Amino acid sequence: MTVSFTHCTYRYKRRSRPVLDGFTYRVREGVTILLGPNGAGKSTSLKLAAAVVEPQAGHVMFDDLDSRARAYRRHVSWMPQNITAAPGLTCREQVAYTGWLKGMSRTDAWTRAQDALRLVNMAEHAGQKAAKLSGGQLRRLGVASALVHDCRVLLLDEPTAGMDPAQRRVFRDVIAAAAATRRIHVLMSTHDVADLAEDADHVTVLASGRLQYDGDTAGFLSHAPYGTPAGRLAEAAYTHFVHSV
Ligand SMILES: Nc1ncnc2c1ncn2[C@@H]1O[C@H](COP(=O)(O)OP(=O)(O)OP(=O)(O)O)[C@@H](O)[C@H]1O
Repeated sequence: MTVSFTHCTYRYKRRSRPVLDGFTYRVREGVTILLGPNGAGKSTSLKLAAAVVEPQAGHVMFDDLDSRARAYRRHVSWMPQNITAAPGLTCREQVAYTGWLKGMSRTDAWTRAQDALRLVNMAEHAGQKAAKLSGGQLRRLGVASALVHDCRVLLLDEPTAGMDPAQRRVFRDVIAAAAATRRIHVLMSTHDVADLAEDADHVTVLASGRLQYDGDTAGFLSHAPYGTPAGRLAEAAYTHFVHSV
């Protein structure tokens, strides 16, 4: 069971050019990274998949549940690009609050909040005010909030922005473990092409609202020109797709 887009059209203003026009796409099992230049429509696609916005034409579905249905949101979790700390709340309270909003009981949300904080190596910050976190810590809090309930599809909008290389490594392991143990489908946008592509199961490249590539990571990397040094394969493959638009 996963999220799929069928002939979706989305525009922010009535007469503006659509960001997505007849977009058809299916989120795969495992970890998929969503790449594309600024303005390609990555955040918009994630918002549609999260049911934060609705398509003006077409459908976004989780199995046979339309994203316009209330029950849809229980199956998906979304971490937005900008995480805000809730004033006055501790990290654990903020994560538990998200769980409660997703329909968990207070007790469950409280217990699971600590588990989620542990997953992102933030357990020792549980009692600290969220407003005092650094940018990278706040993103980890965002990931914990996204993982607090049992979703089937996890949507992460630039989760590693602002993290240092060591935190990014931890983050990749956390996501890989969550994808494997909970069997969730993860779709995350990033500009960290070189850093993440080689760890992901699948790659999707979006440019001007259209799919340029959607397939496994090995197939993606094989588009790097012959002779590209091993450490630059992902970057070279990405350039191939984005420059051919
Ligand atoms: N709230 C909004 N109102 C009007 N236009 C918007 C809004 N949000 C995004 N857009 C426009 O929609 C297009 C796609 O934006 P989107 O944020 O989905 O791209 P993106 O691929 O996530 O970009 P980035 O990599 O810069 O985050 C852009 O042209 C952007 O200017």
